[in-house]
Amino acid sequence: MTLATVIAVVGPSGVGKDSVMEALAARGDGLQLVRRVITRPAGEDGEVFARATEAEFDAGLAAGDFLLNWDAHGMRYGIPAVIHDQRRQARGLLVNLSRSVLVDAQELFGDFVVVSLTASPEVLAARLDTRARESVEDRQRRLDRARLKLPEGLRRVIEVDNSGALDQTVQTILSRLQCESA
Ligand SMILES: Nc1ncnc2c1ncn2[C@@H]1O[C@H](COP(=O)(O)OP(=O)(O)O)[C@@H](O)[C@H]1O
Ligand SMILES: O=P(O)(O)OC[C@H]1O[C@H](OP(=O)(O)OP(=O)(O)O)[C@H](O)[C@@H]1O
Repeated sequence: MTLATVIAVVGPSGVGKDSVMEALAARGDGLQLVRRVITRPAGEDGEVFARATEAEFDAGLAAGDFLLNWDAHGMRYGIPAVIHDQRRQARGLLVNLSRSVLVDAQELFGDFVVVSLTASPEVLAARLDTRARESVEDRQRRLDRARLKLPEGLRRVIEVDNSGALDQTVQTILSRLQCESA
């Protein structure tokens, strides 16, 4: 049985990860979104995700519900183990991961590619302002984290500048993914 390639979309806050993933999934050619579990406060929305309380997240961890988990921005994030089933149905799974878990993810998924999105600090700041999801302090903390580098040891990385139009980014990713699998 063929398992879907897992496509991790990573990059600094505001670079456009969720926008790019949604645009790729909306094309209807077999790329599906992974729904993360997040202890995000009520009122802060964005991507489609499953909201958990701290206690629910702890219970999920104890029950082995997560393949990967990490902390960032004062929240906890989990990738549900049920994506093993989703991998049997899709051509590719799009997942928004922390740069800190990429090496573990590569080991776990095997068929794994990283799409690393970039944009200048000015573009990031402007995008976070447009999105207007976080408080001023959280916005600054996100911008400070933008310098984080990709870890060593990743086998397949596609770096794409998302400073320009979203459509252009999507086309570039699709053609680079096609080259990868050819
Ligand atoms: N290529 C683009 N051009 C213009 N605006 C964009 C582009 N990509 C994303 N955005 C906007 O930037 C903001 C942050 O995007 P988002 O997808 O939430 O980023 P991330 O998930 O990386 O934090 C949103 O308001 C989104 O609509
Ligand atoms: O370790 P890093 O690579 O810096 O990533 C830290 C976190 O930031 C993003 O979260 P989220 O999507 O909630 O925030 P964002 O939309 O502001 O990027 C990403 O999905 C990680 O969960």
